[in-house]
Amino acid sequence: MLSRSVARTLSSQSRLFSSSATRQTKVAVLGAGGGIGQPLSLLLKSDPLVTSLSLYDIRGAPGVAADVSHIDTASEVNGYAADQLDQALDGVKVVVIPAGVPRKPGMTRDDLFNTNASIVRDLATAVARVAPTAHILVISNPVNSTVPIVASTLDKAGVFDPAHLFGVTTLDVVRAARFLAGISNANPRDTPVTVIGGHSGATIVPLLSQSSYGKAVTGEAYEKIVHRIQFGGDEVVKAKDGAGSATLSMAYAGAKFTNALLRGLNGQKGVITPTFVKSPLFAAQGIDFFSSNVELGVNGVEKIHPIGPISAEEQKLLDACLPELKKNIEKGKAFVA
Ligand SMILES: NC(=O)C1=CN([C@@H]2O[C@H](COP(=O)(O)OP(=O)(O)OC[C@H]3O[C@@H](n4cnc5c(N)ncnc54)[C@H](O)[C@@H]3O)[C@@H](O)[C@H]2O)C=CC1
Ligand SMILES: O=C([O-])CC(=O)C(=O)O
Repeated sequence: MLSRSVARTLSSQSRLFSSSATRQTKVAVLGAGGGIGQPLSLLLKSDPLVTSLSLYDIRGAPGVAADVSHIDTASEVNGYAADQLDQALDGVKVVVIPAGVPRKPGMTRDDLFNTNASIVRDLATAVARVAPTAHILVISNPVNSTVPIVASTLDKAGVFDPAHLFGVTTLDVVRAARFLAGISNANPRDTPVTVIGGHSGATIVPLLSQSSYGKAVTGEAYEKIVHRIQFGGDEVVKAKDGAGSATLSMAYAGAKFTNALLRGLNGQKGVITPTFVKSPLFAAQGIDFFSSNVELGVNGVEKIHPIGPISAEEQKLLDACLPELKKNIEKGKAFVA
């Protein structure tokens, strides 16, 4: 039996650990049973910054949780069934949302709006109620509309904090680096590209001129790589031939962004990556969500960086992006209003 003084020491130690914000990061995945949700849960289980993983879906999450929970990393994993959303959200600091239907060939992301808008709204309503200070990472498409839907839903509930809401556009950044490396015979580690705007076709604006490798790409090669970055999602939808859209590369991108946010929340300085947030950059033109480089910190969004110098071609891309993005954002807001 433990002596009283040893028991007291152990209990004060456990209080010490549980009060440490950097050690206790509970992350929930809503849509954990899906094509993105499953590999994303796997990757988050491997992230040492995640101490507890809460997996929710209307189907299949307890099975995914049982499976992933056998992996020999320190975090604990729990799975929740359809009627256990509130339990799944209890005490979470970060909520990642890949719930919703994916595209089939011939569809645009906006064609998903009718189904996914209400899924995302209902999940955001639950987050507002159970975990109102959580950071929310939206993967569900159309991101240009689902992020404003989440914002308006939280706003209606009186808990919207713009520093805590992120549309995950990391897959565009991942693709841009990979495609640029491919045509430059370089390692993607050396070919990062800032991608701004939104997350669909013409609203995706890669700033190749800001990259030393990127500015060397001109003429037809430039047109081709821009098109490939903007329509990389279509490439996967076509290749999967009716079986859905990007899941594995998206899980990688989702885990990468979640890790960046957790590093920022834990106090690491200089964590900067593009993400779709409530932004002042084009607010004067009625576009109040925009993706640009954002510094992530202890409060979430720490600083929204300006887009910086861009080429004449990029200005044209931006001019094409803005009206479409504005429509997508307004559609999301109108859905909640
Ligand atoms: N932001 C981005 O870059 C990307 C976004 N996406 C989007 O991610 C979403 C998910 O894609 P996949 O995983 O391939 O689809 P999927 O159909 O394989 O999985 C979606 C999961 O969401 C679940 N779900 C549906 N309603 C739910 C609810 N109310 N609560 C909790 N879970 C719910 C389903 O049961 C399913 O397990 C799609 O909207 C897709 O367009 C996909 C790739 C990239
Ligand atoms: O293309 C889709 O529908 C899924 C997606 O957002 C992407 O792969 O970028």
